[in-house]
Amino acid sequence: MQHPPESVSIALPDGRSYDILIGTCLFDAAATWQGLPRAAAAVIVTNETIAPLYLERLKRQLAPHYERVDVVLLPDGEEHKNQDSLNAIVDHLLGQACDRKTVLFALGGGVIGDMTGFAAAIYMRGVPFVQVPTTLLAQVDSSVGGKTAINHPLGKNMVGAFYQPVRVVADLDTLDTLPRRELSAGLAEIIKYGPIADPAFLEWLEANIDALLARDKAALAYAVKRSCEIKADVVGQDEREQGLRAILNFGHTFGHAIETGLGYGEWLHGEAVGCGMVMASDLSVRLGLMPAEFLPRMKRLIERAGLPVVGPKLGIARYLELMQVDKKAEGGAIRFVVIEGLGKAGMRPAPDELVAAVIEAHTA
Ligand SMILES: NC(=O)c1ccc[n+]([C@@H]2O[C@H](COP(=O)([O-])OP(=O)(O)OC[C@H]3O[C@@H](n4cnc5c(N)ncnc54)[C@H](O)[C@@H]3O)[C@@H](O)[C@H]2O)c1
Ligand SMILES: O=C(O)C(=O)C[C@@H](O)[C@H](O)[C@H](O)COP(=O)(O)O
Ligand SMILES: [Zn+2]
Repeated sequence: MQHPPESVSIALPDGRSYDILIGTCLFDAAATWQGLPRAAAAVIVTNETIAPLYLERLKRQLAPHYERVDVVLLPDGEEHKNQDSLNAIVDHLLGQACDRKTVLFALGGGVIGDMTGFAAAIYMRGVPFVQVPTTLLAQVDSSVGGKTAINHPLGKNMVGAFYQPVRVVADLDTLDTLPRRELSAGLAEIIKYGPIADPAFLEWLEANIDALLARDKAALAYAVKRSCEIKADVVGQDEREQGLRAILNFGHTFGHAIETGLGYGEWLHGEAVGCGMVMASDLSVRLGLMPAEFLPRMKRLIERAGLPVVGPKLGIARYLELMQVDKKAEGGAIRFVVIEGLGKAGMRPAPDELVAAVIEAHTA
C-alpha cells in the first residue's frame, strides 16, 4: 500500500527549520529532491551494503540538479564510525576541489548519518547536508535533530557537533531490505518516546509491536511520524541539550557503557539502548519515582520487540567507570535519565549502591 508523503517540520531558534519527509515511493519522486541548495557538486556518502541497494536510484534523482554527483563509499559498521572514515570523506571533498556550496547526502543508517553530518559541519566550517535515512533507527531518531559525531575508543559519540541537515527524506520502502535484527534495534528508539513523552504512544506500541515487526507500512508510517514529531518538539525547545533534550538519552547511559565496554559493533546501538532502558526503568522504580509494575511493563515490550533485556557482565566497577565518561556526567558524577511519571522524564544522580544493584539485577 502506498503512503503519500507526510511532512513533519522541525522549528529551531532564529527562524531556522527543515522538513522531515516520511512516506513510501519517496526515493523515485522528483518532488522529493526539489528545492534543495544547488551547487556544482553533490556528494553521496554511503557504505558498501547500502550502495548496491539504493545508490543508483539516488544518483539518478540528483543528476539533473548537479553538474557532478560523487560518491564516497565507506566500510560498513559501527566500528568504522571513527576518525579514519571522517578523514576519507574530507579527503574526497578536498581531493575533488569541492567548494563550500557542495551538498552532502547521507545515504544509510545512523552511522553514515552521524559521520556525514559531522563532515558537513567541519568541511570549510560548514556545508549543507541532506539526511536520507535507510534504517528504522535513523528514520525515527538519528537523522533528526542535528547531533553528529564519531566514536572514540574511550567513549561513544565523543567527538562531534550540533549541525542540522537541510532536509530529511525517510522513504519507508527502504525498510523492506533491512535485516530483522536492525528492525528491532530501531524499535528500541521508538519505544523510548513513550515513557519519556507520550503514554498513549506507549499503549499504541504495546498494541502494535507485532505489526511493526511484520513491517506493516501503515504501522511503520505512524510510528516514524509520531517519533519524529516528539523528537522535533524536544529538539525545537532545546537544540543544544542545555537541559530538556537529555530526555532523549533515556537508556543511553547504561547503553553506551555496553557499546563502549564490548568494543563498538558487537551489540547494535538499539540493542544496547533497549537493555539500557530496562536498567533505567529499574532505577526509576528503585528511586521511588515509578511504581514497581513499570519495570515488567517496559521489559515485556522491549523483549517483544526482539531486543536483549540482559546486559553483558562487564563488572560493576567497569560499568561505573564507563558511565563516568557519559556526556551528561558533571564533575565525575553520573546523571541518569529517569522516568518520573508516565510521559515525563528527568535527569538525576543516583547512589552507586543503587546503580550497582540495578547492574547486578540485569546482567549475566
Ligand atoms: N545523531 C543522533 O541523534 C543519533 C540517534 C540515535 C542513534 N545514533 C547513532 O546511530 C548509529 C546506529 O544507527 P543504525 O542503527 O542505523 O545503524 P547502522 O547505520 O550501522 O545501520 C545498520 C546496518 O543496516 C545496514 N543498512 C542500512 N540501511 C539498510 C537497508 N535499507 N537495507 C539493508 N541494510 C541496511 C547498514 O549498512 C548497517 O549494516 C549509532 O552510531 C548511534 O550512535 C545517533
Ligand atoms: O538526539 C538526541 O539528543 C539523543 O540523545 C538521541 C539518542 O538516541 C542518540 O543515540 C544520541 O546520539 C545520544 O546522545 P549523545 O549525546 O550521548 O551522543
Ligand atoms: Zn540512541
